[in-house]
Amino acid sequence: MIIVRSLSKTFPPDHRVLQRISFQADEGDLIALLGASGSGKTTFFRCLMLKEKWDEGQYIYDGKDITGLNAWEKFQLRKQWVYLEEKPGLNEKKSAVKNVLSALLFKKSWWRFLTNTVSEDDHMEAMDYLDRVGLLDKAHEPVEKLSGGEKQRVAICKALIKGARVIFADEPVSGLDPEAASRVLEDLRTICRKNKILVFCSLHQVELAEKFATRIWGLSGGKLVVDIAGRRLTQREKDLIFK
Ligand SMILES: Nc1ncnc2c1ncn2[C@@H]1O[C@H](COP(=O)(O)OP(=O)(O)OP(=O)(O)O)[C@@H](O)[C@H]1O
Repeated sequence: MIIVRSLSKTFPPDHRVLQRISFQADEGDLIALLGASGSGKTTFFRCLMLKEKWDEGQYIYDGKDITGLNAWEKFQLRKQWVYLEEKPGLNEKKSAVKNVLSALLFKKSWWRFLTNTVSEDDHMEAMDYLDRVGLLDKAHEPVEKLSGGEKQRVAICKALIKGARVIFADEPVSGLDPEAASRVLEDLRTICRKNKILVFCSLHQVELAEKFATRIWGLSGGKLVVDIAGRRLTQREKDLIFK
């Protein structure tokens, strides 16, 4: 699904954050990206979302070379990509289901857009996604009343209804207790498999990566120093990433 060859990124004047990174990633993968603070995880995601200019490298997406797209083509492509942050950008006053449906704003027909109404099908789809992440009973609660983990799961539903094909989850479970963090990652893993979505997820907790990821990458010194199938990391691998 994604093939990257020799991605490098430098911030002026000469801070080289990513150095000739190459990889292939496929739909259905949940890739946990581990790295010390400042190792370049967010920059890496921003480069893959074409929000940062690359110094060099080739980017193949769905078999098509997208290295040199113009602004309009990038805009079109980004509709398939969703960025999930530590603090999900939800409207706290609106209900969970309304937040999920807000992802359809630009997909609605013009008259639904003007009258701010949703079709029965869209409503059912939003409820279905909330059901999948165990939030059906909270669908009509204002988001401000939900816990951090529940908010993150609403954000996942938003990504799904938008039709995301790639999710970049940037430390989505920072600040959550272990149980809530596990639930969010479990949901990400399930949707990744069922909906054939590719999920990149940066994490600080090695144990969560070991438990939920199908692949674990370690970023250090601007390079992917570890690329393994999801399993327990050896001490040597941990040292390589966090040295
Ligand atoms: N726009 C920018 N201009 C200059 N330097 C930047 C910019 N964005 C990031 N950097 C630098 O690039 C390096 C990597 O930052 P990045 O935020 O990608 O790391 P990270 O691994 O996500 O960190 P954390 O785990 O703390 O969130 C840091 O040294 C940071 O200061």
